[in-house]
Amino acid sequence: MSTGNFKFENKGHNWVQNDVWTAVDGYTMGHLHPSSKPNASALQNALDASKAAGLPDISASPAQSKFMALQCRVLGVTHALEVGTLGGYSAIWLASENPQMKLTTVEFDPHHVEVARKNIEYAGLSDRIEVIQGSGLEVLNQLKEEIQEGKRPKFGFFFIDADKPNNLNYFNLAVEMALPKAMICVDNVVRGGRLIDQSLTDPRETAGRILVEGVAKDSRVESVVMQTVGEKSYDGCLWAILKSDA
Ligand SMILES: C[S@@+](CC[C@H](N)C(=O)[O-])C[C@H]1O[C@@H](n2cnc3c(N)ncnc32)[C@H](O)[C@@H]1O
Repeated sequence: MSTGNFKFENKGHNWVQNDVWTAVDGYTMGHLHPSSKPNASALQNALDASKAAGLPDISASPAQSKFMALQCRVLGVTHALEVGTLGGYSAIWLASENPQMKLTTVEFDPHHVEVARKNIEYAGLSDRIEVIQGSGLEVLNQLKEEIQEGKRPKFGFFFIDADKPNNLNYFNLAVEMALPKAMICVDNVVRGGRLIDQSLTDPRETAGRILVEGVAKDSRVESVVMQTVGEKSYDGCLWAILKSDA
């Protein structure tokens, strides 16, 4: 299916932002996840320590992270996998909201790994969050082998948030390591609407269409893209669940 005759007017603008979106996130999270929550100081520490260590400000928003953590809770996930750790912010959300769950998270950059491990230790989650340093594709292939050899259990939730051009490769590997009814979330698919700008050829921009069109052909999953606005701008994730007979 084509994107029709839509004329993309935002070409050249890489960042769409609106103060109201940020203020609404601040208001809602201020009420629904106030600083009195048990994990609030560990989450704030992860943001502060990551900034102090020079990491880029590209972690998932608090609202998106909590939403994913609640999905894990509803699904009763016992093992989750994240690709793209950064300073461990989303990892700390997922694990701290889910005491029943172990999380494996994969990060390429050794400095990010070092910062993440410290943040995870500060959060008291080192026993439930395993940070593996390495390239996402190599590590996921290794994990797949370990699952096939019976050395690891399959995963019930995936958060794919690393190098965008590999999103479909990560998605396909995730499906092969997933339990029936597992959920897969792929971040940054909408990218301010640039998803449907056919004139963009940068692999980071075409990755979203390759993902959506690839997943559309995959009969093992049911999926949807939810557009979002908030403190992290206008974007959206692809959400998929494994069919129980996949
Ligand atoms: C958007 S950040 C992850 C944010 C994190 N999930 C959060 O919300 O707190 C993306 C991370 O993926 C890492 N990354 C990029 N390419 C990678 C690759 N090929 N394999 C593993 N990690 C990679 C980057 O170094 C960066 O730390």
